[in-house]
Amino acid sequence: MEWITLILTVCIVIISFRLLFGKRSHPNAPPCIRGWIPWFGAAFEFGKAPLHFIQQARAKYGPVFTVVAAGKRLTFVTLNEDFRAFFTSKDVDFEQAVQEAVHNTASISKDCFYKTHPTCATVIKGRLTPGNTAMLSVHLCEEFNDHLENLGSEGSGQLNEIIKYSFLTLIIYIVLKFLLENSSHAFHTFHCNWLTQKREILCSVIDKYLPNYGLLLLWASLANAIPVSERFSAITQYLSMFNIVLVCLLCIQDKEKTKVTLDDLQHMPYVKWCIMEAIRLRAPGAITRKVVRPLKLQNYVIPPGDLLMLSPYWAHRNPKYFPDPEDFKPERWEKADLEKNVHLEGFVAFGGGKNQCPGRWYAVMELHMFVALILYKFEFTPLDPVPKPSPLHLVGTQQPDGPCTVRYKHR
Ligand code: HEM
Repeated sequence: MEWITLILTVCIVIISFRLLFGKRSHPNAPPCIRGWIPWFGAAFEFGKAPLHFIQQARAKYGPVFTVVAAGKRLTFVTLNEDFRAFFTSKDVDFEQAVQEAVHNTASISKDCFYKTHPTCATVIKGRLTPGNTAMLSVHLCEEFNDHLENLGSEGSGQLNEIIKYSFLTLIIYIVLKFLLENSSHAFHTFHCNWLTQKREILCSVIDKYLPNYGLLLLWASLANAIPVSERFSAITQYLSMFNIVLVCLLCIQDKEKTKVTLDDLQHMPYVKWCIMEAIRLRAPGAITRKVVRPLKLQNYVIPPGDLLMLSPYWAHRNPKYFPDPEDFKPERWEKADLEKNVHLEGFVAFGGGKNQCPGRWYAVMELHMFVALILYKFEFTPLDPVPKPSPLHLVGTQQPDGPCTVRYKHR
């Protein structure tokens, strides 16, 4: 008898919750997927494969829909005509949307984040301009060269691991060097001990420069090192193609070549198109803003408190903007004026509005440089077929769904 009472009680609680909270929070709110379990909502279904979930929900509920998951309301906008409101409306807020995630990943308190973020964002933007990025390219090339020597004359392994090994610490180093260049003493200390005491150095630099630089450094090195190195793995899934491209189009006559200048890079537009195409196909699963005042989209009103979500991953699979969207077609970038840093219409991998990624010029330049250098130096043979992207990664970088083993040999 007891268990029947228990089941009945649970049912009554669930029904009461649904009656209390189950109706749309606003008569014009978008369709809502809330699952059966109060608070938890559709978290289980959503969490199993978020990227597939978004696609199926869009097909079923239309271009704007809300998912209730683990106490949060995530409202997805999937029409390009609504992206402008996402990026520029005063009724949405970037800082409020990301604060919790920043706290969870970098233990930066709420107060500290709200206090320092505007200054940090302005400093980063000012430092990572295309002009400054160009100045950094010489150091970057030297450092890449040194690190690539560590790979030895030949070997094999998981592409992700090989790339992370060559890329990760180097990127942190370069970013710190760049950001600290006005403080020669700090940089000198940092530089001398970097190889043996990376962790301690990082902490002491952050301590010393808090609050001006601490958040900045953390943000820049995390935002830079992790996404870029992993994105590069996505790019290098097309390594066989890059090999062909480089060998055929660039005719690698100079086997000893160890320097790649910005001028050299300008003569390799096809490699840049490949990079942009790989970023398009492996773009972030979602970016977010917090709705702070009722927001009108289509015929709906999105209530304050919702997290507004835009999926660059799916936006880049819209055939209106990217015909044959699943195909890796670098040539489509020929139409973009990349020299003037203009991307293709519908491309939102770097977000938009005032919080658009400030590292975008730097990211593309370093990827261009790294791909060119690694292929000057090494010949790669893929041993696995190109893995599909995993549907699991809503936030951050797309990961491959399976192994991607490669063999490499010094040219
Ligand atoms: C392929 C590489 C990269 C991609 C696809 C990427 C993408 C993004 C996206 C989507 C955002 C959020 C924008 C929005 O919500 O509108 C962002 C923010 C940011 N990114 Fe990147 N990023 C990349 C590389 C980098 C690099 C190399 C750096 C720094 C060196 C960097 C620094 C930042 C920072 C600091 C923010 C936060 C901006 C703010 O607080 O206003 N990113 N990035």
